[in-house]
Amino acid sequence: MKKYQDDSLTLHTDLYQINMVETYFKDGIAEKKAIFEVYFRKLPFGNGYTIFAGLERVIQYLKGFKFSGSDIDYLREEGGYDKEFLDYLANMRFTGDIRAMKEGELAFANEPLIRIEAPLAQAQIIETAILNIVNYQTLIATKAARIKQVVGEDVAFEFGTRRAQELDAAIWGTRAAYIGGFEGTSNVRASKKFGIPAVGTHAHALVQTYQDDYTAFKKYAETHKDCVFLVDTYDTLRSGVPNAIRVAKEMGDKINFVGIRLDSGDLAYLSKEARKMLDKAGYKKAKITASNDLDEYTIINLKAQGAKIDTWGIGTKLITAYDQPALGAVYKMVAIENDQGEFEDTIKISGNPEKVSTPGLKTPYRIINVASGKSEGDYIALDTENPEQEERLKMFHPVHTYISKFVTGFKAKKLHEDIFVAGELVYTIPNIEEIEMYAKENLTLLWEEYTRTLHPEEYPVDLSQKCWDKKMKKIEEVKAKVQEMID
Ligand SMILES: Nc1ncnc2c1ncn2[C@@H]1O[C@H](COP(=O)(O)OP(=O)(O)OP(=O)(O)O)[C@@H](O)[C@H]1O
Ligand SMILES: O=P(O)(O)OC[C@H]1O[C@H](OP(=O)(O)OP(=O)(O)O)[C@H](O)[C@@H]1O
Ligand SMILES: O=C(O)c1cccnc1
Repeated sequence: MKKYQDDSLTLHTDLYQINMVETYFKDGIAEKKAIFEVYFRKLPFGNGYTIFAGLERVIQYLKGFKFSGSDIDYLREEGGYDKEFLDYLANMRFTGDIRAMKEGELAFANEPLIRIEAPLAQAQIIETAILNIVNYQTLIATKAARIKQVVGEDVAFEFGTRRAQELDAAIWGTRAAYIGGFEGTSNVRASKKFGIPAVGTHAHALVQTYQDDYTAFKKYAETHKDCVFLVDTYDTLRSGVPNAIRVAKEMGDKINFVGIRLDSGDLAYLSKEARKMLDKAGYKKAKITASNDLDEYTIINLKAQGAKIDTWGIGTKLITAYDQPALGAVYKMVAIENDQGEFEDTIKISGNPEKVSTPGLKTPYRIINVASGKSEGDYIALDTENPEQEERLKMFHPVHTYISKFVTGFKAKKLHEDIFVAGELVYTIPNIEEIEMYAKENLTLLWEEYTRTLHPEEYPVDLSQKCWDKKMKKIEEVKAKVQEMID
């Protein structure tokens, strides 16, 4: 096959999308409006919430949405699509409406993170990239928030680039980690691109180059103000820590002796011993950084052992979402324009009640109890309803409907913002610090029962009565139609 220039993201889609679009185009319905929603069905890592991330890149992708000349050449020469269809694709731009949660929003299972209203053809082609972006960034932001929860007031740094699934994952993963609460990254390009603090110590190679701890630390100290010495290359307690202290003493005010890093061995024992040595030498403020395959479980355990670690460097297990490498967000059609130009609900039925999609035009709200400042749950209402104006809401589990409560004295916070209207970007993208702050503030809305890392309570995501009734009606309609076809 001939080689083509890789000059656009528009073919970053699955072939079946293009083939479906070809069908719609030939049938004259490609410009019919359709509404799709992005949502996931199961929270990752057994966590009680996710942190939504990825919107900024979705926006960039949609702004640049256009098949390039080489995309069209490829489709003609390798795909065999005809001229009429290729001309249609070549002229395609994103002209739809997008509503979405803000990045840093808490998101739960079975609620729309993003709602896409666009000509069927466009809506179909963009599915793959949107899911690709949102699934990964939301997953990593959530993993980071889980780890940060355990790290607490200590500092967490992202060190994962070398182990990430290739370049893009490292870059966007570290951005997601920052949104999830990490304080810095070792990836310099990510720092430059996103304005995240770049942080770092030094590697074993420095010590191996000079072949002894003392010389290596001294040479480093002569060339850098801020110094964190990696003390475990030969013998942590007999050589590494004593030589770090020796160099700190010799250099005095010429350096800022930030502390030491431990990267192997028993991190609890070594950190406690190193702490005693640093304190005894008068370096009570020197910090101990630890790294080596850390995750939330090891960190909880190290803390339980009384480890004296102040800064946590976390790589592999964060950036690869080691224990659950994918979030299963899906993209499902909830309505399509009929011949009269009105939206008609669509549904996907499943034997598993959790997998039945919820039809219709709807918006998620967070119901916040004004007295406690805590969230009562999320509430998905039809666009024709406005829970912001209700005095009393009935909230009930959408599958186990007997689980219900009445809520008064609440504020209903709309969870969707307008992002694109008729293809125009109408949203001001916040900066990364604002997004991180927003995530942090959002977490304060949850009772601890939902944020604990082990077996959290299930946070309610309920449908309004009208939304639920509509869903049941649609299920009955579809079942009757299927029965009719069988009979
Ligand atoms: N006190 C501890 N309690 C629980 N887990 C620990 C403790 N100390 C270290 N770990 C974790 O144990 C795992 C393996 O540590 P191990 O001591 O085998 O590494 P190492 O062989 O010393 O390091 P490396 O292979 O990188 O040289 C790592 O994930 C590390 O974070
Ligand atoms: O352990 P992670 O959470 O992925 O954190 C990043 C790791 O990267 C560096 O190790 P390096 O690549 O030098 O290898 P090593 O420590 O495994 O020998 C660093 O010393 C950490 O151990
Ligand atoms: O700066 C560090 O200590 C660092 C950077 C990347 C990976 N591991 C450690």
